Amino acid sequence: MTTTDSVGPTGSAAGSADSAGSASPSFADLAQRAADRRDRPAYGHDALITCDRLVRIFSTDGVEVQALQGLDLLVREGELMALVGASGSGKSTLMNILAGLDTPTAGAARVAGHDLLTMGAKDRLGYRRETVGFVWQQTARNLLPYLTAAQNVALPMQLGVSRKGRRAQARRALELLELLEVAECRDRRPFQMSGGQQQRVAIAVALANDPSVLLADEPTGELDSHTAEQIFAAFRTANERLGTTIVIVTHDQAVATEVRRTVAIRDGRTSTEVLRRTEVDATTGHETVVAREYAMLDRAGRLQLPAEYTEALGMRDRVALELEPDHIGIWPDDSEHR
Ligand SMILES: Nc1ncnc2c1ncn2[C@@H]1O[C@H](COP(=O)(O)OP(=O)(O)OP(=O)(O)O)[C@@H](O)[C@H]1O
Repeated sequence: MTTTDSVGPTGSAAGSADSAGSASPSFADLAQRAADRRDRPAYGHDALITCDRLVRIFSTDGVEVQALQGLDLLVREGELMALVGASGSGKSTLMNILAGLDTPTAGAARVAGHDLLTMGAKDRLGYRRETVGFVWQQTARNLLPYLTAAQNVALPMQLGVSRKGRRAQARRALELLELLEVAECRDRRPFQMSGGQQQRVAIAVALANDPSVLLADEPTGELDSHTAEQIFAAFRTANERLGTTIVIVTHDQAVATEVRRTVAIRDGRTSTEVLRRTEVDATTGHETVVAREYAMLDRAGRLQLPAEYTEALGMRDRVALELEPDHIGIWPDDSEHR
């Protein structure tokens, strides 16, 4: 790169875009462009969960904490995905918003057609009872201690809008306990069950009203790795057999690598995403899981680079960009050596 023409994002490619733009478009061209923009489907139109530039600011004692700083996330119906991120990155804040327990400061959040910003108190209650189910890390938070497993599972059905008769409730409670392989616990109270059994019953409770989305915040955080595996298998069963869309916040690397999609949150924004797919060797039939990491590009063109990449190359403040035919090159700031 010896000429200033070819350096950086305002180099040749941007130049050619400019020259295309300077060929004074006709009124018809402008009208067509406006129509194309108008007809373009809205962001997340086909997603079950849409978070669009979501912001949540907490103010305590005059100090503001920006827990979510313009977070974008789309989750399709039927997905089973994991959210990971360092402590304080905003995962629980996001889950509380999606669960309808907290309201965002700005941005947009929609789940199964419900607008989480404008929803009134009555709709919010209905949303929490029917549209979302949640499983928390603390087993004690998920179940009522004085009810048996079957009674705990039946309770949300009694509170739900589409109330079933007592018999139908008991039948569904047992079906769910069987699906999650804890039918033997039906008449036991939480203190008579292991931590893993309690979490599986908790999943059954969360599924009682057949929600569109199941949210789980560190559901295996208090369990050993073997039990955690069983809990994860229970989520997979719910996803595959009932078609429930599931979002799991986890620190557990094993869980994070079990799902097809893992989204990382950093500083209140989605930063990277790992997608996994199974490849089958045509000759041996042997299956391997191939994982590929992607960075998230928001609609303003902002990209958050993984810290380990920028630190490895000492990138700070300013980087050099170059548009190539099939990729964009990013280099450490070299302006002082020129
Ligand atoms: N109610 C609140 N009041 C003030 N600040 C809050 C509140 N809830 C969260 N925060 C702050 O918002 C930021 C994000 O917190 P959050 O709990 O969402 O992170 P997290 O990724 O879930 O962390 P962890 O993995 O430790 O649970 C943190 O700086 C936290 O201190």
